[in-house]
Amino acid sequence: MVQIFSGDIAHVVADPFTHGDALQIIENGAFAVDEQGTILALDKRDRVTRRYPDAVETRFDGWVLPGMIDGHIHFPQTFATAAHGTHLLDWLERSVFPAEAAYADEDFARSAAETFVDQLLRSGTTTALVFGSQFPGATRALFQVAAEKGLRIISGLTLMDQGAPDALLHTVPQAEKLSRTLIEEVEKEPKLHYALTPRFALSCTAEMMTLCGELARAYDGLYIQTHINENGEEIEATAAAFPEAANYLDVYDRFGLLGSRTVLAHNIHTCDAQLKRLGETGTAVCHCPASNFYLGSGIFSLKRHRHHGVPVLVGTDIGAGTNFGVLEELGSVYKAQQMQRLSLNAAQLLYLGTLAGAEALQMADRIGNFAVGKQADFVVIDTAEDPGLRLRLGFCHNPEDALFTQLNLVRPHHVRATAVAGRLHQPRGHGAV
Ligand SMILES: O=c1[nH]c(=O)c2nc[nH]c2[nH]1
Ligand SMILES: [Zn+2]
Repeated sequence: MVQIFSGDIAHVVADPFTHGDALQIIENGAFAVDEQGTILALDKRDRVTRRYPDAVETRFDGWVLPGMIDGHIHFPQTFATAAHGTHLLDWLERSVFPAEAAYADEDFARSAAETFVDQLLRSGTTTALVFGSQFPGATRALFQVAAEKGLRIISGLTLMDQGAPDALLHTVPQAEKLSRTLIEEVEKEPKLHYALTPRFALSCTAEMMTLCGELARAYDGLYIQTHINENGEEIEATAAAFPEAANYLDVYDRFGLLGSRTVLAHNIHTCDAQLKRLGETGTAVCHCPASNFYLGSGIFSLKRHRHHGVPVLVGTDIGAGTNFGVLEELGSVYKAQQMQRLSLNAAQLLYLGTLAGAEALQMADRIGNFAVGKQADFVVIDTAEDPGLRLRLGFCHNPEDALFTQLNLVRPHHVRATAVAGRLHQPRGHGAV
């Protein structure tokens, strides 16, 4: 059975930082989707309905955008948002490690996974690169719930062998055994992928990072995720722990952890040598502005990363971040760049939340926009029940203006539906028109 989804469609078809015409808006548009969730056609609604007269149509009174792609979020911090701590290291010790220890309980972890996946879908996210729990049962529960509810995730066991309470640590042989088991389980599910997840240099010995490099070489298609250059004290402590490394990035480079399937969160306090190496190796960086503001970490320079050809995507970084959705995070992306005199437009904001994420995660052949042949992952924004925002949008001069305003003001309660591969999640029980 072919399905048709219709509404006011917006997506980017190229990189808008280099292509002025990358934004495509189709008012009263539609796309047709086959049973596998693959897009068959994208056009004005009347043309698509004429071409597929027997299709079942779901019509939305609102904007239909590609599903958001979250490049950095922590599952075991689902219930640790807005917890107090002065800066990164103090916050980790006082608020985060105790919250993460609770995931030893498998019943708790399963219900946390339900909450986590629901929160993402409810916020318009359809793909996420997720720090899993240190506990294999909890990380397995996350993969299972994501598969059941249809969310695309890349995740893996958070690996630490020092610098945290014992309950959160693995020995290197344990880490190897548990990682291999999970990698082999995940390989069987098409929407699930595995990411080796050494937490950051300070929580991993050289032996743990060596293991990550070896596993990355042993299996095809694995991702690697970790943190870098977030906070001054963290950077100083890392330099002291790895005196042989030229800089923070070089710590990871020495263990073979850089490349086009690696995503490093933050990279705020960086230098040209590190940016150059990121560009050379195709390593992506995830910008998480709400987290950076919350922890007082600093302001990320999109301009400098782009100048060095570093792929950049956007993440919520729950629990340091304060919202579950990339859609809402885009307002913080805008403000963080405004502080540095880079004024992003609607196309650039939308790109950062969608196609840029797909490109950085090597998934642009499948997701990121509504090109024919890709998967129908989308989010529907409907402001009908927000009279204030509706009125504001009435003062926009054209659809691009309205999109820009919405990308700055949208909140999860405006998300009417989310779909992954054409499978709809309607979080607030709305029926489509
Ligand atoms: O924002 C962050 N959240 C974390 O949990 C973390 N761990 C190391 N570095 C980190 N940064
Ligand atoms: Zn993080």
